[in-house]
Amino acid sequence: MTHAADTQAAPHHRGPLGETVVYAYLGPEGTFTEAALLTIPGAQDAVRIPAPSVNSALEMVRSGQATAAVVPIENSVEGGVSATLDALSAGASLRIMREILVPITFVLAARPGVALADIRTVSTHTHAWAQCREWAAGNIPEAEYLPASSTAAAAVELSEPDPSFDAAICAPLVAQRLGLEVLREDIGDVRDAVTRFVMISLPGLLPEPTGSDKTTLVVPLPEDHPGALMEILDQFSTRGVNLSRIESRPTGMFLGDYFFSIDADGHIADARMADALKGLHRISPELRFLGSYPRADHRESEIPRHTSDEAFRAADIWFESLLNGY
Ligand SMILES: O=C(O)C(=O)C[C@]1(C(=O)O)C=C[C@@H](O)C=C1
Repeated sequence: MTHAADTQAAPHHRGPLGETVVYAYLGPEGTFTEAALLTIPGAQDAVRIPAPSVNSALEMVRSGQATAAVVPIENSVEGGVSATLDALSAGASLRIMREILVPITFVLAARPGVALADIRTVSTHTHAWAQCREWAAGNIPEAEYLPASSTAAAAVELSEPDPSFDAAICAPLVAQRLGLEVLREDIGDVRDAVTRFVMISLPGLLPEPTGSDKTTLVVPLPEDHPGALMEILDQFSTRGVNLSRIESRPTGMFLGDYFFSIDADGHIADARMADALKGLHRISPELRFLGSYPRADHRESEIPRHTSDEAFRAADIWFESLLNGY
C-alpha cells in the first residue's frame, strides 16, 4: 500500500511553473476516489493526501495546502453526492477542471473466519449502501447498517482491533490490501454502475473548449414565485443548451430556500452558453460558475443550427448594422 509519505521518494510531478503538485482526495487510501485520482496523468508521481471528508479536501485547496482535490460528485444509481454539491455551493468559489468516470464494483468483506451468517452489523459510505441495499435485504436481512465516511474507511476500521461492526462494503482492491476476506463479490444492485468524480482547483485559466464540454453552475432560486424554475430552464432551452443534470438542494438558510445544481452541455466559450449565462445572471445574480471542462465520455451534443457560434456572430453583425444606420 502506498502512503502519502512514501510518494516523497518519487520524483514529484511538477506544475507548469516547476512547483510540486499536491492532490487532496476523499480518503483513506483505497477509496474509489483514490482510484479516480490515479487516472490523472502525473498523479502517480504527485504528493497525494487522503482527507477525512469532502469538505476538508476542498478546504485544503482553498487554503493553498493542495493544488487540487478529487471528490465524488454523482453516481449513476444514487445521483448527486450531497456533501460535494453543498460544499461547492458555499464558501470561496472553486473551479472544476476535469471529470473522471470510474466503474464501481462492491464486495462484502469480513475478518478472516467470519461467515455470512455471522454478520449482524455492516458499515460503508451512505452512497455505497444505497447501491447495495437490495442485495443486503436479500442476503443479510438482519444486519444493521452503520454509516462510514468512505468505503475504505469502513474497511480500515474492520481490519483494526475491536471493530464496532462485522462487515464492510468496499472496493475489491482495498479488501485484498487489508487482508480481509471477501465473502461475496459484485454485490451492487445495478450492474455497470459508474461514479463521476471531479478535480477541483482555485479559479484560474479555464480548460480550452474541446467541442465536447460540460459547464457546472449553482443557481439560487430567485424569490419564490410561479414559474421561477421555468424562467431558469428557459435560458437554456431558447439557446439550444442541453442539460445533463439538474438537482435542487436546500440552502440550509430556511425551510423552502433552494439552489439548483446544474450541468449543461457546452463551454462558456460557446456563444450559446455565454448568452444563457448572461440571461441567468439577470434572473439570479448570485449565480455561481463552477467551471467549463471536457466531458469524460467525449460525447458531442447536437447543436441546433440557429444556436451555433456562426448564427450568434451573424446576429451581432446584423444588429450592429442597425445601430449604425444601415
Ligand atoms: O467511499 C468511497 O470509496 C468513495 O470514493 C465515495 C463514493 C461516493 O460518495 O459516491 C464513491 C463511489 C461509490 O459510489 C461510493 C462511495
